[in-house]
Amino acid sequence: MSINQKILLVEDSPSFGYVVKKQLESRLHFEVTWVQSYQDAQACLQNTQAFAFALLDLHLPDAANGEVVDLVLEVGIPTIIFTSNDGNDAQERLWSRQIVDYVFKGSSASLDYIVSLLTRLQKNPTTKLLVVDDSKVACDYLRHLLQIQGYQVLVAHDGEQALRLLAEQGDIRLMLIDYAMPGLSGHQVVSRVRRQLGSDRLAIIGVSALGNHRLSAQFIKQGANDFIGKPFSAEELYCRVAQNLKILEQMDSIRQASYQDFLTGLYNRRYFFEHALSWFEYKTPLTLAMLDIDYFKHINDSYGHHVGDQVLKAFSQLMKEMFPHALLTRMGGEEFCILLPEPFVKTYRHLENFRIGLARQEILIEQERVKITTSIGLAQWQPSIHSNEQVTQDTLEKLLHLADQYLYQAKARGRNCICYGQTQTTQLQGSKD
Ligand SMILES: Nc1nc2c(ncn2[C@@H]2O[C@H](COP(=O)(O)OP(=O)(O)OP(=O)(O)O)[C@@H](O)[C@H]2O)c(=O)[nH]1
Repeated sequence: MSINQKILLVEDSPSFGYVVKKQLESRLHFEVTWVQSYQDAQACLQNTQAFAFALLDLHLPDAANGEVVDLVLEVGIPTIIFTSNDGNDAQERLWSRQIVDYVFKGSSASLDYIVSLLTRLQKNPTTKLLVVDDSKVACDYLRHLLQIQGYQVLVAHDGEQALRLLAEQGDIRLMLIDYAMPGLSGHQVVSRVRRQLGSDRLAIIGVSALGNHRLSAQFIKQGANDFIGKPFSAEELYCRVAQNLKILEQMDSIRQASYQDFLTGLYNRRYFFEHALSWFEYKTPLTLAMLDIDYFKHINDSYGHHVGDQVLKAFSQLMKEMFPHALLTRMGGEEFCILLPEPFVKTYRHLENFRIGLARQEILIEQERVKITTSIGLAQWQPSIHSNEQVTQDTLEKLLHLADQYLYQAKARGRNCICYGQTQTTQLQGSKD
């Protein structure tokens, strides 16, 4: 179970404070400590400093000039400020205090902004960014600003080092890259990165001198998602980085939805056919099982489709628990596939345990005790030791077809059993039990 993060809210307006507290508790499940004065904030910080963030009103009855900001920043809590003043001077004073962000009080959108900001800030400690600039001063400045918002920041001082870090780390989500560097230019690095990583995997923001529109346009043409002109404000940097990460996360969600079966949460056919081949790359034996729930139509007819749905979910959950390292797919209806990089005997034993355990238990759904069994067709793939033959989509389809044939035999034998056989890259051969 995740531990709720604590947030300190210092706000003297009873109505605004109440609404903010309720929103943060109900929408983000924060544990909110709300106080209404400088003195209470001080007492609160003496008792606990384990706040993940602080939301502060600048003007309090007992501290009218933003003193509470220094109080909270002194103990190192990332700070967001409520303000009603949008003058340039006031803004600059705020940013010079190294706050995480500020939020306008009066606007109806401010509550939504606080929620989206805190959602972002909660993710930042696990979000890796790469800053690429040959100037150490520029790198240090960017790293410092980004760390205020809690990001993990890596730094490269030339293009080659950036390419190396991207390849080594594998989970960098956004790169900020300057144009002018010795060796590879920013444009060249972007163009090379894009041969490996699409804009849906890594966001790139080019950094170029303000007013040089050609450089900015070239960054985009080489594959950058965005650009930012130097000199930039902390606020602009934060907005662009957050915006690009948000788009990336939306693309992740779309990709995940397109690969996931909505009912069971398992992978769907599309994912299987696009990714299963990569499991053959390691040239170790693979076992592929096709499973079909027996007489499933009878369950729908007897208990209704909604119970049938719950049975499919329960069956999938049992598979996840029994085969945590397998590629688990709902191929359609009540038919499932398990692909495992394991020797046949081991998988066979696991599947037998799964089949026997399933037949013995009752699945409790809405006071109904439902009993199910499954038939299983099992095929093994052995990498050929005599040839360097390529594994192709055809190999996968043959293996699947073979497992399907054995599943058919298991059904013909009376169901609730396993039939199996074996194949190699170059040929299909098999025998049933
Ligand atoms: N509740 C529910 N039923 C589904 C879903 N997808 C397919 N089905 C039902 O699954 C049933 C499959 O029936 P059949 O193909 O006749 O197979 P069976 O009754 O399992 O019989 P055997 O496979 O021969 O053991 C059909 O009634 C489909 O409507 C689903 O997502 N939810």
